[in-house]
Amino acid sequence: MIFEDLPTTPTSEELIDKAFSRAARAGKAKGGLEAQQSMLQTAANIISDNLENVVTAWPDFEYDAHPFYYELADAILEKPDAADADSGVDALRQSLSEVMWASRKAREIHEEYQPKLRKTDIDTARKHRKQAFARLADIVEQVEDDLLWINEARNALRDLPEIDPEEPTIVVAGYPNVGKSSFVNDVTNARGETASYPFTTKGIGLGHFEGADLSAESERTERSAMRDHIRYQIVDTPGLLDRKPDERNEIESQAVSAIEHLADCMLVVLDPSGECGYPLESQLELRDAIAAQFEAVPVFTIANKVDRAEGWPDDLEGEYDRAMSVETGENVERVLEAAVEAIDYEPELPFEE
Ligand SMILES: Nc1nc2c(ncn2[C@@H]2O[C@H](COP(=O)(O)OP(=O)(O)OP(=O)(O)O)[C@@H](O)[C@H]2O)c(=O)[nH]1
Repeated sequence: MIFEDLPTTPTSEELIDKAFSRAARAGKAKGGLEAQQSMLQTAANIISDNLENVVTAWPDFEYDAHPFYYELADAILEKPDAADADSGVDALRQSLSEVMWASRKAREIHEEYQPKLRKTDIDTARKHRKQAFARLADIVEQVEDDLLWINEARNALRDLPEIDPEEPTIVVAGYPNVGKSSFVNDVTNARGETASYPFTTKGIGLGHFEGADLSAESERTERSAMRDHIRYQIVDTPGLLDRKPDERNEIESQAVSAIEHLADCMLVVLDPSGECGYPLESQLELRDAIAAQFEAVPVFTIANKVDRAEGWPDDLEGEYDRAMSVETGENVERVLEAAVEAIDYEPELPFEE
């Protein structure tokens, strides 16, 4: 994950302390004007290099971040006390460019004062060096808030779920208690991976399976054989895709747009028995809203709990693509196969001569 290895960002205080204490040590090793010169050089270099490293540690959002992570970052990054326009990836970029400015400024101060520490008496040199230190400290203090917020952004992004946006992905949606997590656990051997999303209290369910885990021996085709070694990702999104769009807050809506970049196939799970506590009508409305939003990918409507089919309403007719029961296992594989078939993920085969 691209944000995993971001280093901690120093605070302005830590940076000033580090620069000046190293400078003092460098000064002690020498005498006279040379000591003053060495102190200035050490302090300016440490400040300039450390600030530059803060900036270069970040990936380029435009070129290196998958749109899924870009949007997710944009949703998550909330600058404290900032207006809406001042949050998200743009605000982070703004802070990074302030820090880059401070790094350059530190070098300029070095260049400006260096000549003043030559060919002069020691008292004047010391006075200039102190002046330069005051200005260096001032520059670092000017980006104090930027450094703090960059570090917060780093902490928030580092903990993002281990989702690989390049992997073919099936996203599962539907009201609470319709059987989404039972389904995900069932098809991924109940390994029960979960990953935490910063904007919902519920962990998102995440699982993997391989093409080879599907089709029974008797039904194998050339096409299914090609999928054998493909790893698929299946994602359950409680707290996001389990309610109607107008019930989502702004951050949640943005997270859903991020998921649009992730999904290769969408399964909307219904519980027509109504045991989940939501009337079928509402469930179908949610399905329609999701189908509208995810229009770029195949969306299947899956009626779960077919073992409770005697309690299914008549108006379900024609509203779903497949029926299954996670409880009894009926049709579960078929649903998964349909999803995989719809993704029709063609691996890049090695070039054959
Ligand atoms: N009868 C029957 N019950 C099922 C079936 N699938 C799931 N259930 C039950 O339905 C309940 C809800 O299932 P979950 O998998 O937790 O539902 P969910 O949609 O993930 O719910 P949230 O995590 O709240 O979003 C559980 O008690 C399951 O045992 C099924 O096919 N038939």
